[in-house]
Amino acid sequence: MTTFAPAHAATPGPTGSRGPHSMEVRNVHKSFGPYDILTGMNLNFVDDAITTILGPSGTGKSVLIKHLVGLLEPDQGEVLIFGQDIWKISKPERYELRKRFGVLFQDGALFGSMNIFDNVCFPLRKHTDMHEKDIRDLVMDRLQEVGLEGAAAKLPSEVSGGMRKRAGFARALILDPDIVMFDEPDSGLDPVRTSLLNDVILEMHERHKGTYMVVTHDMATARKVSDYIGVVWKGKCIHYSEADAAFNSDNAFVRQFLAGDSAGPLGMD
Ligand SMILES: Nc1ncnc2c1ncn2[C@@H]1O[C@H](COP(=O)(O)OP(=O)(O)OP(=O)(O)O)[C@@H](O)[C@H]1O
Repeated sequence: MTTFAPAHAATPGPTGSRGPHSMEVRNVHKSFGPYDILTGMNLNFVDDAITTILGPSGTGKSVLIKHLVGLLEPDQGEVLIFGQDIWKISKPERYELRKRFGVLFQDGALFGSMNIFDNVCFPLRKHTDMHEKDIRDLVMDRLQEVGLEGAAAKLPSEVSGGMRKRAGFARALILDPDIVMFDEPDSGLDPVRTSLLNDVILEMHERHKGTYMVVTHDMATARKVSDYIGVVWKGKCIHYSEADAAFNSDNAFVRQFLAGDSAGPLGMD
């Protein structure tokens, strides 16, 4: 278990001898105007595992995702993807690297004017020269895996929020990414749909493997899907450990946050 330590020094991971970690953040700082958002973030994601990132609102979790996918450049520090500092490689190389990511944004980020099928095959048409028949087979496979084979012809506005998320997930997986990120996959879903989506996350991880990062406020989601848990507070990762160890942590802040207690070191500031 690692508590209050730079994660990159302490979490070798089960495949540590295999090479560089898929995702590593070293001493990253980021400010917007006078506001210091990331304040020396260190995080070393365990490969081929599901890591859930928890932390209070406004503490920099989405900003962290944007750094990991190369949408934001750190003021200081390094973001390493498969050992490469993404800001020390060329733009075309960064573009190539991004294809190894699948990202599920909060609302699924589907194109409203395209049906579910066209949304899911969009990355294939954009980034590959696959034949239409192979595209169709692959997209229908993915849609079936997420339980949407009957909804391929529907527009996003014609399906439920949970179905939109599953469609976003199918699209995030379509290029067979090594890394998949979920920004609050459960937002706006009722507990049953959240639980069903979590089942799909676990099944897809089991089937396709990869390093998954899930950002959520939902402790039921964290308990269900996490192999590892990272806790972020005031722009730093203050805890990273196996999920059981996090839920049994004796650190006052981690305990308070994971238990959702009002009493403890975490206040409203
Ligand atoms: N592009 C930006 N310009 C200015 N401020 C920003 C920008 N992006 C994020 N912020 C600020 O950074 C802080 C952290 O935002 P972020 O969205 O990462 O929080 P979060 O931990 O994901 O919160 P939540 O759990 O509520 O989604 C917020 O105060 C936000 O307003």
